[in-house]
Amino acid sequence: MRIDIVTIFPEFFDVLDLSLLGKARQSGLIELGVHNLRDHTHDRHRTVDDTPYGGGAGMVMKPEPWGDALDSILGDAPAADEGPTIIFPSPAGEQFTQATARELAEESHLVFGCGRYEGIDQRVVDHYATRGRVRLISLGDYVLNGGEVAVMAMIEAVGRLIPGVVGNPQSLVEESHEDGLLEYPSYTKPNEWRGLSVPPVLLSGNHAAIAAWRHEQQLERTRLVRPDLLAEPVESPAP
Ligand SMILES: CC(C)N1CCN(Cc2ccc(Cn3ccc4ccc(-c5n[nH]c(N)c5C#N)cc43)cc2)CC1
Repeated sequence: MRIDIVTIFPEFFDVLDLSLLGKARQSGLIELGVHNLRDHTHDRHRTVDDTPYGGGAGMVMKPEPWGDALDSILGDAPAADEGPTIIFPSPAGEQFTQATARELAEESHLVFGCGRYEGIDQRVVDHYATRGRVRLISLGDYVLNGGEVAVMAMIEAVGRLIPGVVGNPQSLVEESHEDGLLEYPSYTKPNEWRGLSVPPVLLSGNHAAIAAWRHEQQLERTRLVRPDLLAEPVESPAP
């Protein structure tokens, strides 16, 4: 998979040289390009923002630098069905979930556009929707100052699903949200720690009993913490 990121804070992504994603880049499983939006300005002050039409607080990111930067990545990409998926993190976006991560992990080329200020001129989204699959994606219902933190989280969630990135693929199966439930609690040595011991079933060697206990723990945790994950989807009434 190739991943390109456009941002005014390229150094923010230096951390992607580390850990599993760093190894994935060294092994060629993931190719990463980080592009400084300011390199796509043409004025002395490398201006990327301006005041909003219609008034209002804050500044809006100008379309020209974005056009220059995204064109340099897309080249003469063919029509939408073959181009990359272009993702703009946004408070107004669809919710990023494990299902979103799984979808994006199937793509061969992802382009992330990190906005700042009050966001990016809408025409950037509208224009590139004619040249690639564009998605506005939100990390969650809270306000960040820009898209970089969201892109970091999305890259980590997507990257770990790419075959070969995580050493033991089995560990991807038994984790929260993979089966729609929260994960079961985990324990390791020592058997006794500060008066707390490991649930005896985990020491029993009875794999069926262990699996049943773990599933029950998942259900109990999910009922307590995320009952919404258990709710049956409500069928909308027939028209
Ligand atoms: C009335 C008028 C003054 N209001 C002004 C604030 N508006 C909302 C608003 C708030 C903050 C930002 C800062 N920002 C810039 C680019 C950008 C990308 C993602 C996110 C982001 N926030 N939360 C998430 N889950 C995100 C994701 N993914 C935030 C971003 C941009 C926009 C609402 C309108």
